[in-house]
Parts: sequence; structure tokens; C-alpha cells
Amino acid sequence: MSIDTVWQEALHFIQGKVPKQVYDTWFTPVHLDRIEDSTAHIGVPNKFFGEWLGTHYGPLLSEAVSAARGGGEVTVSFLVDQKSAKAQDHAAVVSVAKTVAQTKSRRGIQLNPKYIFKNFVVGAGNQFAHAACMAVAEQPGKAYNPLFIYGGVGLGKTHLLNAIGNHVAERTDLRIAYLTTEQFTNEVINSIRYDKMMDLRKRYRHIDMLMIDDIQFLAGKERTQEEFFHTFNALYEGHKQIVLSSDRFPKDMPDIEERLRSRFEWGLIADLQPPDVETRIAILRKKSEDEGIQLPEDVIQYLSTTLKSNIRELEGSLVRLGAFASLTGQKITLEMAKTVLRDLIGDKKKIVAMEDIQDVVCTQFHVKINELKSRRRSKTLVHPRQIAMYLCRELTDASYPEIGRHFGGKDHTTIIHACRQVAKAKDADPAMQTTLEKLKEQILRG
Ligand SMILES: Nc1ncnc2c1ncn2[C@@H]1O[C@H](COP(=O)(O)OP(=O)(O)OP(=O)(O)O)[C@@H](O)[C@H]1O
Repeated sequence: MSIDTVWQEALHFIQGKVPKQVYDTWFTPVHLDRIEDSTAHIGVPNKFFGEWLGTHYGPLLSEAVSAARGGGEVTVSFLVDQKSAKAQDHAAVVSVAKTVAQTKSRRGIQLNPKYIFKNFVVGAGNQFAHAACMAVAEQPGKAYNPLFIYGGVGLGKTHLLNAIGNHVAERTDLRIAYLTTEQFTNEVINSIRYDKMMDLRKRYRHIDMLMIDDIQFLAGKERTQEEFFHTFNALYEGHKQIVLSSDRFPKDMPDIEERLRSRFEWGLIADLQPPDVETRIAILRKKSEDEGIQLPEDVIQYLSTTLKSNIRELEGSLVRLGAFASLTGQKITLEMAKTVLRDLIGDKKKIVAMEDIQDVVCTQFHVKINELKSRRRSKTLVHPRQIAMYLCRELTDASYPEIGRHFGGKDHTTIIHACRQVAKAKDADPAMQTTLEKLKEQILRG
């Protein structure tokens, strides 16, 4: 029996066991690569996909492959491969529908009507998160709970959360709350101040869907974490949907209580990776079409190869070009794009001061500058210290000894070691990559 036949049989078996939505999301992008001894090696588009599939459907996959081979013990193992990534691309829908600026009344919910699924361009980096959000929007409280979306700056977290909210608000009467962590924190502070805690609890523990953006800002806010913990439990136990977004993986969130962090991992964690060049081109095409901006092909190529890691920047450059063209009555050309966007794109090469890098890193990891420069070796200090050293090397022209001097007189070999450690972690862990991108963005923004 060929491997393809075994896989077709296995898929047929799986189709009979899971809802269509689950099948489409989780089984169409994967394939049976090979069987060695009694291990079925399943190709998956990315690490998280494999981990989730293994946790939730590993036994079903074993059973299906075993049944397809006519019995016998089968264990499954996952490998990330190109074929799956391509299958995922193929399944990705590049939406061309017009932006619906006005949608139905949302019963006073603070949702942005511009952010809907139809105008979210799907590509390899966000297909997983998009599919998870769609599944939750179709079946709140049933599909994945909580849904935790994480990704770097400007990659679409807010867009997706709002899209879920808009989808649900248009189709159901469910009570939805969408707010940022900052808003939630302010509500907690005011409730304490005006003795209105019971009102706050009533407000958030009796809804059907709670969506909180930028949950990483709970870090260090003990009272808000406490309140959020009980809200989370009340909603979760009542099978109400919870959706959270963050710029990092739960495990990498400092100053968040363990009991909360572990809850973030109970449901599905989906990551948003920076868009590949095809997705960047698709986003530019779609947005220029929606905005009625004529963008020549060479300008699309220029923007999509220059602005790589942040979709907000891509959008911003388009809007700026559109405004310039309409104000001056000129057509957009490559030359014009280079001139008009000089400062935006020039920023990428801006030389920054090491002090600024240290400040941003200290704020991010809640450490003091003298601790960062000290010789103390606790894990909470070594991690941000190494990141700051790495960023100094990346974003400035300083030599290793010079960087060492800015870190309390460290030897250049310490800096080399730190840079290697961070570079290694960055290659191995997408969350680290996201953290570095976010920090760079903040530093360059100044
Ligand atoms: N895949 C996409 N298709 C179309 N537009 C997108 C996509 N991803 C992001 N955008 C747009 O990019 C902009 C930034 O996205 P968004 O605000 O959702 O990012 P974010 O991840 O929440 O960023 P931050 O970390 O700063 O909060 C928005 O205008 C959004 O509509």
C-alpha cells in the first residue's frame, strides 16, 4: 500500500470522527510523510501547529493510520516541512472583498467596524491564527477556550480580535466585551477607589465573550491580575469564550502570576508571524484597491521588500503616498515613493544611543539600569542584559569592548557570548524573535 493510499484512508477515517471545521483547519494542511517502523511522520506547517495537533488529536491520528494499515500499533511524530507550509498557503484565502466601513449596531461595544475577517489578508504567517479566530467566531465558547493570539507589533492582533467581535455581534445576541488591558486596569483602579468592585464583577463575569487586547500589560499589576484571575475562572467555568492577545508567548511574560500564565495555555495558542513577501504584496494590493490608490508594480515591489516586519508600516506608507499623490496631483512613481518615504524607511538605519537601548530594555523587563549594568547573575537580570547587549551590537556601530564599557565595564568576551546566546535563542524560538522585533521597533521609534 502506498503512503498516499494510507493517508487517504486515514483522512477518510478522521473525517468521520471530527466536525468539518476541525477537519478543514487541522487536517487539510498536514500530510503523511513516511512510516518508519511503527512511527507515522506527519508533515505540519509549523511547530505550534504540530504541538497542538499532537496534544489534541495525536491519538486520533495514530488510530486513523493504524486502521488504514489494517491494524497494529502506530505512534505519530511531527515534522515541519515545506509541503505543509505550501498546502497552508494554498488553503489561505486572499480576501478581495471591499472593506465594510459601517456594519450593524454593536450594542455599544467598543469594536472597530473596520476590522473584519473580509479585509484580513491571509498568508503563511497568519493562517493559523486566522483559522483559529474564525473557528472561535463561529462557535464562541466551544471551539478553543481561551484563544490566545500572540505576535509582534503591527501584525494584526487587534484586527483579529475585533474581527471575532464583529462577526459574533452581527450574527448573535451574545454579550461581548472587548477592551484593552489598560482599560481593564483602569476599571479595576476606579472600582477600588470608588468602592464599586461588585459592579465591575457583575459587568465582566456575566458576559458571553470577553476579549482583552495586549494582555502582556498585566505584568506587575497584582491587583488587576487577581481580579482578572477570578473573572477568567467565572467565565471559563461557565463555558464563556475568552480571547486574549499578547506580544509574547505566555511563558515569556514576566511578572505574571503562574496560575494566570498556565491558564493562558489551557486552550489554543496561535501565533502571528511577520508576513512573507507574497503576503506583503497581497496586503498592499488589497489596501491600495480599497483606498483607490494607483500603486505601480515597481512601487509595490519596493515597499514589500523594504518594509518587512510590520503591517502597520506598510499601511502607513501607502496612506502617505496616496495623500502626497492626491495633494500634488502627481502619479505615484518609484522615485516619488523613495523621496516621500525617505524618513520612514531611513528610520530603519537610524543610529541609536546605547543608553536608549538600555532604557527600553529596562522598562520592558522591569529592571533598573544599575541592575542591568551590575555583575549579578540572577536569571531575571541575565536575560534582559544579554538582550540589551545584543541590540547594542545590532543597532549601533559600537565595537564589543565599547559595548562592554556601557555595561559597567564588562569584558568584550562577555558581550560576544551574550550576542551568540541571543542569536541562538532567536533562531530557535519565534517568541524571542517577536520580543526582539518589538524592542527594536520601540527603540527606533525613539
Ligand atoms: N493580514 C492583514 N491583512 C490586512 N491588514 C492587516 C493584516 N494584519 C494587520 N493588518 C493591518 O495592520 C494594522 C496593524 O494591525 P493591528 O493593530 O491589528 O496590529 P497589532 O498586532 O494589534 O499591533 P500592536 O502590537 O501594536 O498592538 C491594522 O490597520 C490592520 O488592519
